[in-house]
Amino acid sequence: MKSLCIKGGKPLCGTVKISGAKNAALPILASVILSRGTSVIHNVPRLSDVNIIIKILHALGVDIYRREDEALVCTVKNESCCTPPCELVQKMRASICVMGPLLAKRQKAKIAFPGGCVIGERPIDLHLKGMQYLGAHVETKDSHVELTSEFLCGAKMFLGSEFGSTVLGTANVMMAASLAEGTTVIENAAREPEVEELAKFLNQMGAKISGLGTNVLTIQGVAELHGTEYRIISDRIEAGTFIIAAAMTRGRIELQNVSPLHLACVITTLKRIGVTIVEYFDRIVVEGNNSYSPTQVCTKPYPGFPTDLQAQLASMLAIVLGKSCITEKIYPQRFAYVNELVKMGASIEQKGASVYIQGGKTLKGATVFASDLRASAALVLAGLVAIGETTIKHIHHLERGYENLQAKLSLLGADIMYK
Ligand SMILES: CC(=O)N[C@H]1[C@@H](OP(=O)(O)OP(=O)(O)OC[C@H]2O[C@@H](n3ccc(=O)[nH]c3=O)[C@H](O)[C@@H]2O)O[C@H](CO)[C@@H](O)[C@@H]1O
Ligand SMILES: C=C(OP(=O)(O)O)C(=O)O
Repeated sequence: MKSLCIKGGKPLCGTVKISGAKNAALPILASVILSRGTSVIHNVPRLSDVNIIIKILHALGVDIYRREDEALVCTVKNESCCTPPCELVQKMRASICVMGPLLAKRQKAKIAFPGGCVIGERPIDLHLKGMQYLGAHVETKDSHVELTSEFLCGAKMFLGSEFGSTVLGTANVMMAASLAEGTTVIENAAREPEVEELAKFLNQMGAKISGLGTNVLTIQGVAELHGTEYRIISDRIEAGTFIIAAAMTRGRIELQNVSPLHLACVITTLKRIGVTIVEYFDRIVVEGNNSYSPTQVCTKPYPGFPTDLQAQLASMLAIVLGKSCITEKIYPQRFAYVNELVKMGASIEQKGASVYIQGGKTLKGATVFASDLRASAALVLAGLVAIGETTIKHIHHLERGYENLQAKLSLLGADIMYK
């Protein structure tokens, strides 16, 4: 198994191009099942999660290849299979996104419970509730769920739990409702830019979705969707990770191919801590310094502070003098990185859904274990500023969501190598 070895202490300087958004690319690729004809999708990052969805789609009769210009070309060739391979579905959460399209287009979906990052409870009850509202018959078995429906019928529904809206649940219902008969209204829909992006893609394929970017989506069902050409937005979580990296290493980075608008809350939070950030149309310039202030942050659904940057922010606050606190409102147990940062000298205590950080400690290189995607990123950030050498084991998690992270960081001056 590969490890990453980092010798800390180098300020990151230079420019970095942010890749396409994983969490937009995965549902968009799944939605191709709904269409006839060929779709060409640009800016799809090379990630292990993308490879998994491609394999799932192949198994479901979709022909997909990467063109010379890196675009993915996707055509549905065979519509007979309604059962994505269980061993692939169990590898990542976003595999559940084929459920809605299979049900709507092929009248049946038999799908294992999805796997993915171990960051706490991740049920799919809201996805199933949404499909039931549309008229699907749902049978839950020990390891999988079977959904059938002769035809889906538009309905009004409220999709939410005590943690707020559901991103992939909204995506799944929106995809199914696009081919349902009549009008569907999703109240409390997720407003994440990746959901808006999926809605734009579906509309370009001929769907009739309105309310994009708001928490009420109205979907007027259509009889058929056609192929289209589309460019995926950049990854706001990758961008946020690089912003924090520049801030922590007291470097200066220009991020290219970003949407500052999607990072508004992250930028406000980091400016409050004391980081200098200048925003342009599709670029961000970050400059770190030596005088940061501690802060209190609560993760929330978009446009709030994203849970997918919670671990990385904790890593930064560990070196900011003073007491900080982060409360996790989406996944109250998403703190597997804490013990590893403590091994590196951080003073962080978890109590319930919050971590209390006594910042300003000098981090020291250690051998640490990555437990999930964003925990891995938090450890990389800590390694970049630690004294001495940090070895991060189980680094395969990183490849799920960061395209060429080691190469990008090396180009910015980090001493980081695979071992
Ligand atoms: C591939 C992808 O896009 N993943 C993102 C997506 O995951 P995902 O879409 O799985 O996350 P959700 O928005 O659905 O989850 C939000 C909360 O709702 C709960 N819930 C969700 C569904 C359900 O049926 N029942 C239920 O109770 C979850 O346990 C969680 O506490 O949004 C998360 C929240 O922004 C991000 O951390 C993930 O990176
Ligand atoms: C939790 C994440 O991904 P997933 O939902 O695919 O597990 C993430 O991107 O941080």
